[in-house]
Amino acid sequence: MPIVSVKNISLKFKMEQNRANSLKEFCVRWLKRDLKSEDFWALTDVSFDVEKGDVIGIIGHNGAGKSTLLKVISGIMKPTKGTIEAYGNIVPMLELGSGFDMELSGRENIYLNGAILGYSEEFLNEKYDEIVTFSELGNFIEAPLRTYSSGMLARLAFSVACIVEPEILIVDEILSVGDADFQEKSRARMMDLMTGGTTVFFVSHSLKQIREMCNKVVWLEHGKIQAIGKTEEICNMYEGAKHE
Ligand SMILES: Nc1ncnc2c1ncn2[C@@H]1O[C@H](COP(=O)(O)OP(=O)(O)OP(=O)(O)O)[C@@H](O)[C@H]1O
Repeated sequence: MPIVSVKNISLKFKMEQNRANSLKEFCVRWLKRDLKSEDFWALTDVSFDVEKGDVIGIIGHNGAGKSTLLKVISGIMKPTKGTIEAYGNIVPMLELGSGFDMELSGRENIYLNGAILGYSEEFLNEKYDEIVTFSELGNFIEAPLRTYSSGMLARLAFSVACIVEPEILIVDEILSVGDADFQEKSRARMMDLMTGGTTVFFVSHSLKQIREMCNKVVWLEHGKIQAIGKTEEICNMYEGAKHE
């Protein structure tokens, strides 16, 4: 049985054409029926199944719908049509720091973020030292997050998400954040999780990373599946198409 089943997913955004600049203007225009919007389909009829332990790379050009697809799978966005069936706890690492409070310290955010991910205080107490060590934040763990660089935030987010061994991990370009050493460590940790059976969805513009880490690839273009299959085959097709 697939661990994740994406069934005929379509997602529509409403694009406002003549945006109101104030609430008053909005109300006046609404009364005059002068608010125009156009439908934009970011995803159209996307379907595929994922088996436990698969590492799925999602590729495609800018605006193809990759991040939108990850948000739909994570449950952050609701599809306009279609359904997602997922059997396992999903840890999304999408918008970095989205589960963080910038006024709280790193330590407090580990507990906050851990709780959002569904982990008990007891479990987080047990894992706390491991998370801090992995993040390499040292004494900064007691400083408020607003004093962190984006690389430090990424390290904290990655450390919380990965130490807890999720069943389904959703990652958007995270390996491009942080310095080279931390990127290498993150890659190694993801490899560990994958060999331990974690199912991963991974968006990257780096075909090198996709080739190294993924066993299957979904190639999206204009919100539709262009091709899906084994990593090498799809990456070769994608590279070939680029040079046509
Ligand atoms: N909130 C939104 N409202 C309207 N349109 C949106 C919204 N979010 C995304 N889009 C549009 O949906 C399309 C898909 O966006 P998405 O971010 O999923 O693409 P992507 O493949 O991840 O792109 P990139 O490689 O540039 O990150 C784009 O055309 C984008 O402009």
